[in-house]
Amino acid sequence: MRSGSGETKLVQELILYAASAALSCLVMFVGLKQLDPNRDAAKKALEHKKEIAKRLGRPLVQTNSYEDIVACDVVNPDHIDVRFDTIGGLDGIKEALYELVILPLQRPELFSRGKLLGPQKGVLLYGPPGTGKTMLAKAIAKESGAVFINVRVANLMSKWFGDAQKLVSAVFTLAQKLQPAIIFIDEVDSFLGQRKSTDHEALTNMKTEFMSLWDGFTTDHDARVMVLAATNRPSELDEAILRRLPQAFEIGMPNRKDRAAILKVVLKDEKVEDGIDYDRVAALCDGYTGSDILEFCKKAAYLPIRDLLDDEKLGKPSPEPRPLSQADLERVIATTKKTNVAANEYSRLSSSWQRQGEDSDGSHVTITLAELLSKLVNLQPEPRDP
Ligand SMILES: Nc1ncnc2c1ncn2[C@@H]1O[C@H](COP(=O)(O)OP(=O)(O)OP(=O)(O)O)[C@@H](O)[C@H]1O
Repeated sequence: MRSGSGETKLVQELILYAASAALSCLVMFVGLKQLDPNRDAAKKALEHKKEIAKRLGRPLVQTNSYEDIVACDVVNPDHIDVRFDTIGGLDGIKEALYELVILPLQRPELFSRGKLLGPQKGVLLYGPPGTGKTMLAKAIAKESGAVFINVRVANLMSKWFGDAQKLVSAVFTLAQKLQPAIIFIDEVDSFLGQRKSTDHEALTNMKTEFMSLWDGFTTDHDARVMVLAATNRPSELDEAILRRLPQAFEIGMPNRKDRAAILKVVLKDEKVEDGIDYDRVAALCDGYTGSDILEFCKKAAYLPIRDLLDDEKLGKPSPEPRPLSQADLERVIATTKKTNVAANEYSRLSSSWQRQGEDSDGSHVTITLAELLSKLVNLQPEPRDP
């Protein structure tokens, strides 16, 4: 009996010791954590990583600190709201881009046999400002499910000057980790244009690094990473760049049919009166880009509001603004100036290309690298107007 109660006491004491040891460990652990000078930084870094993983839509990808900086310019395709059908016109180009770019990213198995077929590693979109090049690039990423790495060279250069080369390398390593991926370079001429004696050494080093990493991908048949470049000044790109962009698409000024299609897309979710004659409106806005069309539609959409406010002042309040009318659109076009000064400049610079490659209705042209190079070589300065 006595020995039984002794054993119970011993067990109780052991449990007590074990519990107090566990409690001391816990207190020490919590105390040390509180004392850790890097605790806040580590917590912030962890939160930042979580945020990046969410943005990238690839939770299992491990990234280094340079890739984390590049990750701020990455757009997850699920967060892109542009699709091919939200772009008006450009039908031939959308079709060609589907076959050449989207399909190989979406269904690599179809292109994995032999060496003739493979994903495109470089595509150039060129044309006047506001014609939808950036929209197309985003839609390609959306339709192919590829992450969109929007390389903003000015950003990288100004903020991370010393580490610019490492950041360029991080663009490619991140793209490889996240593939399928599209590395988008808007205004590619300002980054990879012809070398000037005034170029800063850091920019030259970045270019060299970019080209050599790009070449690495070009020879890797399995990499589902492509460089998509856009420019308003194709004549400023040098041959070395054009050679790496084997497919070039001119996104030209929209013709009448395309302008009508853009109008329909822009006004799709608006309250408009029945029977709008889109073709007539399109005819009235000859020489407008997609961006100009968007702008005058925004102005026109304000007119029903203005009428409602005027009616209120006259003591005739309406429950809601009237639908946007054909007359609103025509009125705004009559009073709006086209903003496409840059587009005119573009067309002056590249007129000799267009004359050679233009299709029957003066719309978009798709040309091969060889044609583009020969056009560049043949490009003569335009005679000045007297
Ligand atoms: N074909 C189009 N269909 C519908 N909207 C368009 C079209 N083209 C242009 N837009 C409108 O104009 C805006 C500007 O177009 P976007 O930025 O794609 O032009 P861009 O060619 O990339 O111009 P930039 O060369 O100046 O960068 C778009 O956000 C879109 O609202």
